[in-house]
Amino acid sequence: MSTFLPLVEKSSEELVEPLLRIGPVVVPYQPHSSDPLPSRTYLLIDPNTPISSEEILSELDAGVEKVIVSPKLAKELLNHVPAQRLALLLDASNFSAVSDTVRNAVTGVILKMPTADIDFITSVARFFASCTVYVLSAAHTPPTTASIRQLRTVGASFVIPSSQLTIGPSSGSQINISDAFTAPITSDRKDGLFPTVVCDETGHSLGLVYSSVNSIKESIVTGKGVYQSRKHGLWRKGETSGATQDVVSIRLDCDSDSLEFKVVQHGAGFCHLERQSCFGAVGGITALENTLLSRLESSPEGSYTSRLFNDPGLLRSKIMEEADELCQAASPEDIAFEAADLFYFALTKCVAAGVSFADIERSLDHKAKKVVRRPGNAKPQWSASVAASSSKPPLSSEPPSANDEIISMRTFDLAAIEAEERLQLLRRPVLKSDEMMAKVRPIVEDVRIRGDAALLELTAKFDKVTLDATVIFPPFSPSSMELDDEVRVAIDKAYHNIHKFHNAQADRSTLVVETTPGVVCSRFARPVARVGLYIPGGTAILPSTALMLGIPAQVAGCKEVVFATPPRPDGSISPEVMYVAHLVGATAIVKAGGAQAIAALAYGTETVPKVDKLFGPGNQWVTAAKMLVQNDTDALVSIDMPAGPSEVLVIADHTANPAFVAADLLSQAEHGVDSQVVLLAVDLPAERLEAIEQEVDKQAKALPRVDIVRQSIAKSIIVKTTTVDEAIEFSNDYAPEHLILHLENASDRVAHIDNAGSVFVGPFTPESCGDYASGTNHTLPTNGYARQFSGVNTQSFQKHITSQEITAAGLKELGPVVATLADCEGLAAHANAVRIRLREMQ
Ligand SMILES: NC(=O)c1ccc[n+]([C@@H]2O[C@H](COP(=O)([O-])OP(=O)(O)OC[C@H]3O[C@@H](n4cnc5c(N)ncnc54)[C@H](O)[C@@H]3O)[C@@H](O)[C@H]2O)c1
Ligand SMILES: N[C@H](CO)Cc1c[nH]c[nH+]1
Repeated sequence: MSTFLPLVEKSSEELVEPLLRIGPVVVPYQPHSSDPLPSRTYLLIDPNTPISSEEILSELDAGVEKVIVSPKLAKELLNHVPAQRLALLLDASNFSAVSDTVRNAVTGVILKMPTADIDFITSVARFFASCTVYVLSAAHTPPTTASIRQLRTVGASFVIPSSQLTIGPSSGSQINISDAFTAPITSDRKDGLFPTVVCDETGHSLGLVYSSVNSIKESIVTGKGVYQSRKHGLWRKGETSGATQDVVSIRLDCDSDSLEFKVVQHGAGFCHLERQSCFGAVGGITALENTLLSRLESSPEGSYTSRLFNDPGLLRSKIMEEADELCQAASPEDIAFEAADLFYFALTKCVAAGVSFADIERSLDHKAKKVVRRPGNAKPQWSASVAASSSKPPLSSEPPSANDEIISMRTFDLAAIEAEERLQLLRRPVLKSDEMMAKVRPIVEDVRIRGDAALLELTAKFDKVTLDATVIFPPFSPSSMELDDEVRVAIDKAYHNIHKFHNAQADRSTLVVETTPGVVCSRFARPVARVGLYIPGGTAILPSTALMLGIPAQVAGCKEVVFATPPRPDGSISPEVMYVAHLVGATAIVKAGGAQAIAALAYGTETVPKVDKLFGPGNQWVTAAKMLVQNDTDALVSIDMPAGPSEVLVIADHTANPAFVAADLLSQAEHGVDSQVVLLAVDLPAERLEAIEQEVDKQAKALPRVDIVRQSIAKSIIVKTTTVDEAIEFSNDYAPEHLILHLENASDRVAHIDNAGSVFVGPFTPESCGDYASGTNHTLPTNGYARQFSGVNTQSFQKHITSQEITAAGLKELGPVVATLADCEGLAAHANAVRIRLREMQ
């Protein structure tokens, strides 16, 4: 509650600024006036002034804090204006005629009365129990500080016309505004000073100081931070250091014995140690704003923020990207994470434009004052794109979305683009590996430290399944593997083909080479003893991945084969995966998914067996966890490869069937929203390319996972090339996980492929065959890693040991060479191990 409310008349403009530092001001409504109203205004509407409800609402929308109106007008407004924005103007004589409805719809009453009669005011205050009562007396002299104090004891304040206020000394006809403001202050200190909290515009505390009536008076009038030093008298902040302050507001606390100064701090900061705050570093948005401001002032070489300041296009894209990610985030942790990213980029834009966080807060406060509600619908371009990118990936049982927007890829012409743009096209949609690592680390740590208890809790949290135990061991019950005959036969056939191809890959023979007479070197393979196989199960259950990982493990002879896969909502594992586990001889199945499953396999828990090598694809959580644990030497675990979202690159020439091409592209686009598919169109006439695009749109819309496809196709590209060689060169640079050749004489082109996970040759080789049943493995390097990694194969489950045996004659021949090289490296013990034998033989 304000100590008093000033009623500002036209002639008193010089008082407005000091008055606004200590509270709102009452301004009489002037019809047709175009003068801007002060920022904190209570608009007093005389009952005789004509004004409509709509005009009042627009004044409130424009930022007026409260309107003070007659009971009649209040009745018209009460359904449109919140009570805290509405006050009544009443004659003392008729206050009790106010209806209950009106009384409950306001929070303030301005009581006009001849003189301030305290008993009468007390009964009015009781009648309007939930309102602040202000007294506008008809007296020609101002209230005294004593009467201001007295009125406060019954919870009321004076409205004082500005003609009775002054910034000069108080007199019989005028009261100094500081005297009026400080009238109710009491000090419980011996020195009579008032503890004063100083904070910045956003409310962060800068320090604690003391004020006196004199220092307050000077601050109110000058608008500068002035306090009372307990040793040195009046303390004009910054007078010597230059760290001055502009006062934004001064408030009394609830029991009028301390103050809050809100200031704009200049210079090195408030603290004498040249820090912003005496209480140490600030965090959060204020810290971010400070960092951004200092980057703007002097950008360190290579600073990402300065790159953003200098590249509005990049900043714009990042804001859009982060906004989209925030919309997609679902868990409270993800939402906080993505919102923080968005705030960072948004504040970067503001700081670059000279907009402070306090400006943003002012704008928020201003918007909060709007009383006329708008429908709040999104602009057409946004409502359309939001519909196109529904954040929830549908399960396969969900009906296709009814959205009619065309599902299309972006098209580029290799002949028309610069080298830099070609490089961009070779990149995958951005995967934020650093951010994922930060999110995954606590999950992995939790499982490492707390084992099964953490695993069960995380499964309940992320997979919404409460389990008693996580691991199941063979023999698996027949009921857990019950399948349709058709599915069983299909799995058996796929098992046969994959087994046949992977069996042929096994390295079973020993390589023996005599490098020098009497020096025989050999190499032989051994299985990795304990392997962990991750079978994804988030948006689709993938028994095919169980086959692709389980079969080579079985062929290689791994002793422990531990499956991990997310449980279904009822806590069980799909019968298809159970059946494959049985076929490949899995030794345990961990019912867990995501990063927590990877951590359990890497470190082991009370019930989950620890493994030596991890295999399998998965979403970002799985991939990040695999990367994390392989870098922890304590885990002593390796991984198959850095895997990522599925992808395909199709090279198509005039012989390609548009429907086949589209179907192949969509077969990978349906995997997940991060998947990317690429079409290289070799010298295709426009109508041929259009036919492919139409097929993509038509076939996509008929898919149950169309909402996923919309998002992955939006990240996908068509690149027009002139020749097949150009297309193959682009493909080798892109290094796709899957490469499909819809080309004339396709098999002749395979010799030119240098980088790809797996190649599918000719019109009748859909990639799906490799995914399920032809025999090749579908766990393949993505994200360009086909440049240096092979897909999973039998030898991924084997490691090689070398051995050698040297005869005495062989050592006589080789020994001097070894001793010379050891001497050369200064490793005498190495040389000695040879010479000691050579001497023995002499
Ligand atoms: N490259 C290949 O060989 C290949 C093969 C098959 C599948 N894939 C890819 O595997 C991926 C499968 O992903 P998926 O999501 O369907 O299944 P998934 O099993 O990989 O992930 C599901 C798990 O992720 C965890 N998770 C999900 N959201 C989380 C969150 N917000 N916080 C913490 N944990 C969370 C949950 O524990 C859940 O069990 C797809 O990207 C697909 O393209 C790749
Ligand atoms: N295409 C995926 C490999 O990127 C594997 C898969 C599983 N099921 C269907 N396809």
